[in-house]
Amino acid sequence: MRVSPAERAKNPERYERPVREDLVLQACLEAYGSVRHEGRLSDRALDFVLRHKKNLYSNERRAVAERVYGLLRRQRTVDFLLSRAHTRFDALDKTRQDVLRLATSRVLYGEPLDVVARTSALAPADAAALGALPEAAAALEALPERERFPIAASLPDFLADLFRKQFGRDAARAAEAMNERATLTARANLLKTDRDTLAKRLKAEGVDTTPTPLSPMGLHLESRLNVFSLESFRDGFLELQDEGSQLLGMLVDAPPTRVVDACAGAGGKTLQLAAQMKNRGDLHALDVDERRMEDLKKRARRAGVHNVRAQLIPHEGPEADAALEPLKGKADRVLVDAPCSGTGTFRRKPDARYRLTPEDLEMHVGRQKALLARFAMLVKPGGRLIYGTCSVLHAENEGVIEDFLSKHPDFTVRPVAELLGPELGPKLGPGPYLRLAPHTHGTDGFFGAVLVRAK
Ligand SMILES: C[S@@+](CC[C@H](N)C(=O)[O-])C[C@H]1O[C@@H](n2cnc3c(N)ncnc32)[C@H](O)[C@@H]1O
Repeated sequence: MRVSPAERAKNPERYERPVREDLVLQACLEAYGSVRHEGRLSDRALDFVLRHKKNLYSNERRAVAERVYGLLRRQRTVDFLLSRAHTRFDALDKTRQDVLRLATSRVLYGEPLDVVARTSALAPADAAALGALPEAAAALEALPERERFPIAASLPDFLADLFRKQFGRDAARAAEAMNERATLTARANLLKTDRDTLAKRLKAEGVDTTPTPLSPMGLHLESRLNVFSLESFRDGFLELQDEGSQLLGMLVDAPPTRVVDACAGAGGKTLQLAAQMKNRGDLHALDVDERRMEDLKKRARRAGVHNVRAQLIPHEGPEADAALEPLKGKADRVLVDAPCSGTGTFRRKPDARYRLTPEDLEMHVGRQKALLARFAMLVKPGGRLIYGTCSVLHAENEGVIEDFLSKHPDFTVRPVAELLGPELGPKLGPGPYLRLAPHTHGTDGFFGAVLVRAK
């Protein structure tokens, strides 16, 4: 008999099978190995491995994802500890190293040492290293702060430096919160429902939710869940969208006239803007990425959105200018949700930090400045330009806005608290911009600025 997701959710213990550790370990090694040694993106590596392991049960799939993500979050810490706890760690072959890394990470996340040792297929010499972890941890604690912080936070040195400069005494807390598991958050599609009705609908499907504290249309979902199989999802009543992203979308406050979502991607914010516009007016969704634009169209259909015009545009040059010409000076709102370092989403993409270099960051900042200047031309007099990133770094956020304002005296900053109203505004912290981070708001890291063009 097939058990419905609702029934399973009501009685999880009854339907949870014991994890077959050998199969889980094998899948973890394949997925982690392809991220660490072959440079694949973690979500793609996991998708790929799990797609080919049809014999794994859902709790085993979850264990694979949790363990691989967990290790990626703590990779630098784990490597340091093992270099101290195992006399020959560096000389071991890759697979043996990865088996040890996975076991160490499980211990760091609080699994009992004897259980991990028993279920990790470790060679005896390697099992002894697990016992030496407390001493290795003490050695880490004893390092001078400058050396300790990047290792304990599992950040590349240059990012650790930026975090220290930017967050000061909160740097460790900021990094620690980025190493937590992210919440699973939905946005109610206000074209089809409201938050309370959606919560009831989900409850009937066996899913517990809690309202997000900041966004009025968000719900945190219990996280052990395949959202895509839910009827509420398939029928377009909800979209997965972090609460921070919802707040950035709210800054647009899109009227049902002409709005441009200039870096629309797969449409996370486009769909939210369409709902703000009540499906009326013209919402131009632009992007350079054809695959994402195709996703956007599919999602728009599911969400019942029909005021969107998706347009693939060239990256730059005269052809890009020509594509934008018809919209020049015509838009009431232009959202530039710019490509960025993604430092705000490390909770979800824990491997991204190890790829990021100072040169990448510089490249992002250059591109952000160029995109903001280009799309600013579409704003009509009196209209608004909204700039956002999912970065927590000053250079990509305030730095880009300051540069823009110094070159565009016809734009002024509109404080976000003013736009979000007296109840929500004060909860967002001081300053004229939206600045969210896991350690301050429990959301992904987001930045948002609203600039008004003079009439
Ligand atoms: C942060 S993502 C957008 C996320 C999206 N707004 C959402 O809410 O899901 C940035 C997007 O900018 C796009 N992009 C990069 N260069 C661009 C350009 N020159 N013009 C327009 N879009 C560009 C990328 O393809 C990517 O989809």
